[in-house]
Amino acid sequence: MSSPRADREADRTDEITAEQQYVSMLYAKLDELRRDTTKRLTETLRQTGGTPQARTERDISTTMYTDKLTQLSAVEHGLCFGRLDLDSGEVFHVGRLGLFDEEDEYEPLLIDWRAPAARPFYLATAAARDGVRRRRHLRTRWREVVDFEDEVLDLDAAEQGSDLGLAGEATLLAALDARRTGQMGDIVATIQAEQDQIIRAGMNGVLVVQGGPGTGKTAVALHRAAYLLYTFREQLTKRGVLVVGPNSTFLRYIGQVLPSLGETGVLLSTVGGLFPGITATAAEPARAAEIKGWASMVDVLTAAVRDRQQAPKDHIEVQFDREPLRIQRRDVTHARTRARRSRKPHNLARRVFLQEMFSALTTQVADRLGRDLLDRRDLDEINVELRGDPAVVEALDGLWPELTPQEVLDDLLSSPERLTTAARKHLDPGEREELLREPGAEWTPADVPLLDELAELLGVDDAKEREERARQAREELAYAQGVLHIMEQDEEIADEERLRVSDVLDAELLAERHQTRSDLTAAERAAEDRTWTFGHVIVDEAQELSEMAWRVLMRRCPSRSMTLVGDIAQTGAPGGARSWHEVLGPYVADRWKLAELTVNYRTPAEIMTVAADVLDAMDTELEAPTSVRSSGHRPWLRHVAEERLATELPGVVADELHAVGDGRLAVLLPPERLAELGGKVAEEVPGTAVGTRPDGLESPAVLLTVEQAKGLEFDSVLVVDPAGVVEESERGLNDLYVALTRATQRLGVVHTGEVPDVLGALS
Ligand SMILES: Nc1ncnc2c1ncn2[C@@H]1O[C@H](COP(=O)(O)OP(=O)(O)OP(=O)(O)O)[C@@H](O)[C@H]1O
Repeated sequence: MSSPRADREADRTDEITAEQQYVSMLYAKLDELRRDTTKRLTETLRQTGGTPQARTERDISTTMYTDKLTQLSAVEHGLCFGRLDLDSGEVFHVGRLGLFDEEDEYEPLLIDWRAPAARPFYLATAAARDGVRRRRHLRTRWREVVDFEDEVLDLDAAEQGSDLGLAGEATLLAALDARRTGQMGDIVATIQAEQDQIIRAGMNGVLVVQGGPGTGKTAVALHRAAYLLYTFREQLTKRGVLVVGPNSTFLRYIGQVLPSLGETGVLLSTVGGLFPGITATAAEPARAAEIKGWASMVDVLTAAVRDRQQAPKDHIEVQFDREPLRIQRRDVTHARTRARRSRKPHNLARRVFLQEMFSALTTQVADRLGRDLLDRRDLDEINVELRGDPAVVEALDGLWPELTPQEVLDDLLSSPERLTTAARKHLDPGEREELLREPGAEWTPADVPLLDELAELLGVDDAKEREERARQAREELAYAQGVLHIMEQDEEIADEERLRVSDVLDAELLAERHQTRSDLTAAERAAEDRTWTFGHVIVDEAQELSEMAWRVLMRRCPSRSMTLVGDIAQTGAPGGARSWHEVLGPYVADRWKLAELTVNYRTPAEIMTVAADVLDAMDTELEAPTSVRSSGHRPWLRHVAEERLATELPGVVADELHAVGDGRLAVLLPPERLAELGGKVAEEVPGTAVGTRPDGLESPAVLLTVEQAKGLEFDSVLVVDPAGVVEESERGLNDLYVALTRATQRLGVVHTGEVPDVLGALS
């Protein structure tokens, strides 16, 4: 007779076998779709020549099949991760994309995690079952089902459930305990209810997601992008989604999440990357960057542009028609006033200025020739001659030149006189001094919002090009309507339900694609166009942005369809946010929604206890999030005498690296310590990278400043010189809080002097 335990084991094995059969069937379906799409793509690519219309059709098909193929490749890992058994007897499998049975009236075989039908997988609880009897989490390795976890949603379970109301607790904890790879992964299989509410919130308006460290803000932000693209595909494919992160290391860290969800139409950028044609990566003193972020820089830049609209002290004399011609101060100030009153940007108002000036100069020439003898046509001729006269044009150009943002900013920051004139009322002499630099200096990230602001103040006189573009656009649209019509009549494509042309394209989009390069996504086009406005903007680590940076983002999103995620308690930038009200007030008053995340999925309870003391010491109402698990590793503290730090640190790092096994270690130091000790540690401890080298995060150990580690996580973290971190800036406590909360398993603190009071729990 078999034992009850053996029976349970046998049942479990049977269940796994049954799930395996289903999952294998799904993979077979996926393979079939891939083969089919590859075949169509190859056929399309093989065709050459033909009429322009045939080429357009091919371009569209190529883009469509390539996108499809990218999506089908992305879902290979963990294709199906869940199953719902409903009271009605129905059973659904949930996964990374939707699969249907064409031979059985398109019965769903797999529900896309973003589809409404999948929602109970994330939301149903024993207390609010939403028709769900059982939720099953499948664990797969490659294509093999290795285990499952069942949650039977009945009232008994409601009473036993954990305080945090976690769904699929064992699966979640297994995911959280996994070794980190240096690249963020997706969380589709284990999204929790409070996160799901945010991911699926409506797209309109500004949603702020405030949450402590490790609460999944970044994960939620990225899954929200994928959800919005799925749900509002048509709208967002045209305008694109922008995800803004604090620096390029962070963008590399999160870079794989959206592709793994099959989404490629998202532009990931820092604010510094949003000015096409400019690479703004040079370093500068923190104080200079801070000042550049102040809202008062708008007035400084406005004054700098006005300063380029000159009037002569008395007059300028030029030769015209072999006679002297006087450009009089009186005429210039009059023309300048008219031009400024036009309220147009500088380069567009220039037309008004020139018109006024040429008309004044025409009068002067006419007076000289005897005005009574001249008629309208003569006057027009004089005007035209003046406009074509190089000496006159050059003199007027000097008074109201056509300018680029780069010229104005470079001139402003490298000229004490210009800076004093523009900033006298807004910055004190010490602050102005901070901004001064060599002419032609490389651009820094904090320059970008200034360049963007200047681009607005200056404008581009592109009336002729715009007219031409509008004409072309009209033609392209008419043409595209024709192409679509013909394509829809093409039986082969119209029959292909999954890829019916009109499902994914409309004439406007088609025309846009045809006008530009047909293989560019909206995100790619947006990256090349400063004036592009996005369908939705997501900002991560939003607390770090300066006032000037917010102006750039608001310009990129006039619809204010935005998701801002961050943590006021982690603000490190001196010009960063102290409250969300302060940040958003100027743009949407109090018309924004707040959502909060309260559970910490990263930092184990042992470490969070230490970090919570630091949070308490800050002047904030915010509460530390609750850790979802313990790691069993007690954080440790070690004293090393200042003079021995350089010799002993490599040994401490090597020991910790050994302890963390095949995991990742981060050593976080104040910036000057990094410069002083980084090289030595890297030399003595193999596998150690310093700073934000592109492959740094994938090395077994990496030495970083706290600022560089913002938003990242590691299996183990070593904080060196916590007192130095605290003293570094007025937001030093925030920085220490960030540093302590980067670890998923282990934390060590190495101090040289006194231990800061806030770390009392460690000693
Ligand atoms: N529902 C979940 N299932 C599995 N892992 C999760 C879940 N939510 C968050 N995580 C994991 O927790 C870690 C922290 O998430 P994330 O980096 O998004 O937090 P954060 O709030 O942005 O943190 P910080 O503010 O400290 O940068 C990540 O490894 C993430 O994958």
